[in-house]
Amino acid sequence: MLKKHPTFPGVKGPVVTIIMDGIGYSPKTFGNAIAQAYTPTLDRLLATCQHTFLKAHGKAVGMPSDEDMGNSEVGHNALGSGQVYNQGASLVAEAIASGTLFQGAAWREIIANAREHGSTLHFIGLFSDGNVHSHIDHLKAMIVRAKADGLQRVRVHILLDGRDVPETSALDYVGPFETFLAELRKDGFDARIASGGGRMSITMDRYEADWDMVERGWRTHVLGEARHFESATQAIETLRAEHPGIIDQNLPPFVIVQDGESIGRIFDKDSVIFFNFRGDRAIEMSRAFEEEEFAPFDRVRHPGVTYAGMLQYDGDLGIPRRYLVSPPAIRDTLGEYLAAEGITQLAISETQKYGHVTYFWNGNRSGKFNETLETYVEIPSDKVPFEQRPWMKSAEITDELIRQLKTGKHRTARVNYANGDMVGHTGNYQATIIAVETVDLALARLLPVIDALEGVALITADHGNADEMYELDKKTGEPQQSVHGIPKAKTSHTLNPVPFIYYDSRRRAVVTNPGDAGLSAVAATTVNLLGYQAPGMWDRGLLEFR
Ligand SMILES: O=C(O)[C@H](O)COP(=O)(O)O
Ligand SMILES: [Mn+2]
Ligand SMILES: [Mn+2]
Repeated sequence: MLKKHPTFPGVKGPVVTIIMDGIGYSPKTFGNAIAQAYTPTLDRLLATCQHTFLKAHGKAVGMPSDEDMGNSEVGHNALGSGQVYNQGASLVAEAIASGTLFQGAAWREIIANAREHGSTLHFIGLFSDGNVHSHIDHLKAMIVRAKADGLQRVRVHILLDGRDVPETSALDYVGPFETFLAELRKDGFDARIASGGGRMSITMDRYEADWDMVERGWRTHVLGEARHFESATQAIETLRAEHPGIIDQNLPPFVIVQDGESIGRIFDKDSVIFFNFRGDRAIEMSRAFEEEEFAPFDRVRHPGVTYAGMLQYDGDLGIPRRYLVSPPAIRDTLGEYLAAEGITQLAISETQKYGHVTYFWNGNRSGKFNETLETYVEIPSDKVPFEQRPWMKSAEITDELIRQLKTGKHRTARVNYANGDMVGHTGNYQATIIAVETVDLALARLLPVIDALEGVALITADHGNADEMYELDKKTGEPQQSVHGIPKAKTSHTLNPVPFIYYDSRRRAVVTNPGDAGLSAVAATTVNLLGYQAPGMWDRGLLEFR
């Protein structure tokens, strides 16, 4: 239970956390869609409200190093738990370095199964060093170990990134990886890339936004049904030439063949490792492998394989059953404390970010702590490339959020506006400016309602994205120029901090930041505003009450 705050009785109205996904802060204006956008509301807030900037990347959110950008998982975990845990990226790197990954039951079962049947070990996952969902070094370490453990045959199903890494970098990964595999093959070990495709075209759907993506992935990896190529390099070069301007995340699926036959279909008795550590985009394919009865699409053939995820992706639902590394044991979350205290909570977003304000927010659990106290609202997302609809569902989310707040039922609320991030990931600068303006408009509608209810808004973000729309040169920090002198579009997140704006027309507190506060400070801030002290394991809040 929470202890009462010594001096502050709590605000009367709702405490609303507004997460502007992907809206970080950079003092640079060139290539910064937030600086370029017309944002009268954000400008006014920054001019008139108490605010600070929070760390949202690197160690401040549990990533291995400060070179690692933030992402939605680690960002919402920190926001929703008030704590910083060593995250999947860190845990897997450590488990490989110490060898504990290979001593665990899951790895031994994967190996024993393939050895016993002389079958194939398949790896499926995001093929880059983005360290958001996966890291190619983890994949390489496992292949080396599989060979040392006596396996004969490995097949790798590569999901091309271009979203957490530069937008057309696939060959920078494929080339060295082919050399790496060729080296391992010298003494008869048979390891090859078997299939692949862009991560936004196959396999890595999330929150059941588009099962067709997963079905296409299944047909590609398992059934070997996609366009045929001799090699991944040939596939990527051909598909790029046929789709001018296409970026890696959208490349169509392909299957590698030899003598007209797919070299890597997945059969009964094979072993399969999904090597992403992050769960949102790994859950659906894991379900397709594991579930006996499966409704989302017709699998045509459901091979009986020994399947493992890099981590367990959903602790509540136990997906997948077998996993190589235990996920961070995120406990004592804000949601859990509020539920125990009898405080009502509203979580709302559109499909693309729905799990962010529920599953990630609650420490990667899909269930509620208390059915009657918690209301979760999902507004269905459009199924279009988001540069074509940069406003996404922000208006509908705002309509519903306003309606819900006016019922007076919710003491706390959290909302995620996806625009800055989802449109930022397309690399389309013009559309991203519209996306940011959309969020500004939503704030303009929402804040007066919160004010009238005598509530407070905490306006922040989970990491940057729209704040840097051009790749920056690592040495100079200036935008990289392409051959034509045009800056190179950047699709990934940034290392920038995010704003934290305390919107309270009654100005009941002042913002204090010792200088190094991160996203994990927001949970304590929330309970303080409700009139409670934060539990001891949380990082301290950002407000001092007058
Ligand atoms: O999954 C994605 O879309 C990107 O890899 C990361 O974006 P997110 O962390 O904002 O979801
Ligand atoms: Mn995000
Ligand atoms: Mn993102």
